[in-house]
Amino acid sequence: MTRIETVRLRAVLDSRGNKTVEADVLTESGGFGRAAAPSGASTGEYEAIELPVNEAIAAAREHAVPRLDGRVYAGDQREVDDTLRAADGTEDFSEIGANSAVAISMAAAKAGADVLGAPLYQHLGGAFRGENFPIPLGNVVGGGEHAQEATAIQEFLSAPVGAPSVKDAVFANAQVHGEIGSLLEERGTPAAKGDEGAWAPPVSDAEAFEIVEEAVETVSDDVGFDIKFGLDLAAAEVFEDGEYVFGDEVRSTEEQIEYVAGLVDEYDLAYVEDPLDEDAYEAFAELTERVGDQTLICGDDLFVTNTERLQEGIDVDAANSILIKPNQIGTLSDAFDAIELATRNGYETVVSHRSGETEDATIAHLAVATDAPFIKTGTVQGERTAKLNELIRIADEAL
Ligand SMILES: O=C(O)[C@@H](CO)OP(=O)(O)O
Ligand SMILES: [Mg+2]
Repeated sequence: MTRIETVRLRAVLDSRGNKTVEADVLTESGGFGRAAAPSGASTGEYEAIELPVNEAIAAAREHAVPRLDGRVYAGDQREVDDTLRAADGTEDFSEIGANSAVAISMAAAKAGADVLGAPLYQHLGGAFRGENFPIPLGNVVGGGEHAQEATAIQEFLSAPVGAPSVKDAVFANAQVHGEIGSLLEERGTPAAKGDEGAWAPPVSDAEAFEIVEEAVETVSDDVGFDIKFGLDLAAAEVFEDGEYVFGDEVRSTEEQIEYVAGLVDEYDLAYVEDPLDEDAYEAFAELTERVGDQTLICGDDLFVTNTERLQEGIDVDAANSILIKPNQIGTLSDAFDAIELATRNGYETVVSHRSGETEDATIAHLAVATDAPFIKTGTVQGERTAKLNELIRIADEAL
């Protein structure tokens, strides 16, 4: 019923104005799915390979499409993804590109859902999925690789941990974003926005902590539930010759651990992503040992949604949560495997967007399907609200 008739690939624009791969999957019974690959700026060294778009499309047309058309069932996600892996023949999708692979993988899932007449989260999660909704972590101030002349820390994330519903949480994050805009204006600090729609003010990290803390407190008082905040330090991007170089602050590994543990205490942080380098399993473990019972220590560049790297982390208690980005590993099946391994080992999962995005809302469905406790997908700006609004629709059963 869900046999694939055709896979079509094209280049479209992403939110940074770069080209990305879009895939259409049509089934013989008339089912249709469309999805586009996102793209990172602060990419981990161990991510699957994103090829230049035209190359990725040409290679996927040559190697993958003939193996899918007329032969594979879109409703059988494992078969689709195994076929993509076999067509590619490498560990890291360097032949057809993880950008082509993930676009096809997600488009096939949507086509499968379309034929079955089920929403995507239902198709992916099945009848026995949980009924929880993820708490959205919303980037409200940022810099690093996502904006110039802004904070050294890549992301300050609003975390509405006490929100009674996903809708309240989404609106609260937008309100925190708005409140920060007002605070910056009061201070006379001109602020552009970064790639993900977060404010990108020319302030020190210390000043950003003050502003974000004030904003989450103000909005928390107004909405009447607890809003904390968290960070993505994207530390691998600033790790040079054994030192962490955050703007003018240069720290050794021990000093970085001390600094981050201090921040967790001082600001009661709900979430800390990539506080240390992408190879620093032991340093991660040291930090997790110190503050892992107070906050989430999340591996993004550390784990790159890869079960082998996650298992290494589990073995040494490197963290207590993992960021899940399907394009880091190339297929939805691989992302599911990482989620399953994480969950079995008591790691929290955070399904995430990339800094370069499209209107594609697959990650909202993936988070609900897998009962992920968190989703990271910005606060404002169309390509971010595409996911947030989809979450609201899923909660409202209005798809
Ligand atoms: O580091 C991250 O977590 C992401 C998303 O916020 O950024 P990028 O997509 O640039 O890797
Ligand atoms: Mg990150």
